[in-house]
Amino acid sequence: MTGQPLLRLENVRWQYEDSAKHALSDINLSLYPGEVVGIVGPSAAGKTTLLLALAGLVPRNYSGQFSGERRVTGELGIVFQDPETQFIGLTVEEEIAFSLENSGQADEEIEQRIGEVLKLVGLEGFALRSPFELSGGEKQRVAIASALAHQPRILLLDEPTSELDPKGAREVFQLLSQLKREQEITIVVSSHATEELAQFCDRILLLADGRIELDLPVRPFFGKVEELEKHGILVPDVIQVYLQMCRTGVITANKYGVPLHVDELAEWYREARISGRRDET
Ligand SMILES: Nc1ncnc2c1ncn2[C@@H]1O[C@H](COP(=O)(O)OP(=O)(O)OP(=O)(O)O)[C@@H](O)[C@H]1O
Repeated sequence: MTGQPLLRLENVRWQYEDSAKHALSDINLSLYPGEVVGIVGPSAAGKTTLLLALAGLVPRNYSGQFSGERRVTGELGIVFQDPETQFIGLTVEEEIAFSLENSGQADEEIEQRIGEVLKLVGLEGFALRSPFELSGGEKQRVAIASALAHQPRILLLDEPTSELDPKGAREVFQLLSQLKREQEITIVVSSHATEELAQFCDRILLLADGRIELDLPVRPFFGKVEELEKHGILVPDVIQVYLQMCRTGVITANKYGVPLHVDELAEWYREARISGRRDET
């Protein structure tokens, strides 16, 4: 990526007060305008802590030892794993209004902004509903709407689909894909849903034991199959099938790397069959 980063962590190390080891070590990370960055890693790798450090909540809201530097330009929004723990409003509209409380905007502007973000997340008509009585996917969309209300340049999401069923998870990733297409916003999302991350991210980080082990564009990242498996990261099915097809000679390895989507693999297979027939004649 070129240009100025919106957010940069330099040589960041962090140890929680009651912990015997560093939760983050030697973190150097830059986030650029408009990119979508995934974070994967085994349990306790430090994914949540890294998002908290990006948001500035570590060290601000926690006790411990911090060293390094954080530089940020522009607003940030953060969405946590379980949105319900964040809700304080009795209605969806109130919930979003709370996030605008300190913005100094007039009531009319706030009302207009609430309408805009509800439209953006596909929850028009939900303004007067209780946020506690929605489906998991809808709750997560309310949390995203609240985070988007003050027009952040960076949206951070910590495992936003881990508590959701497959339908709810799909809804959330569809919304994030739509935000990627339509908004000039940088998105950082930690998740175990590697199938979705493969299709949605520009770049992915592998975090292990508080360190960034890999930081690569999505396709070369998923090409590091052995390293990912060593850390217990689920490699998407489409890549597993592709590798098996290469091993058994059904197709030859593609010069562009591994496929990220089943349509892509189908196309490569079709091309291999056509060129195979050409060779026979
Ligand atoms: N408030 C805290 N106080 C002390 N130690 C903490 C605190 N929060 C996290 N830790 C420790 O920091 C390390 C990183 O935790 P973190 O929650 O960031 O990992 P994670 O990759 O998000 O894990 P998971 O995938 O299980 O959610 C772990 O060893 C954890 O026990």
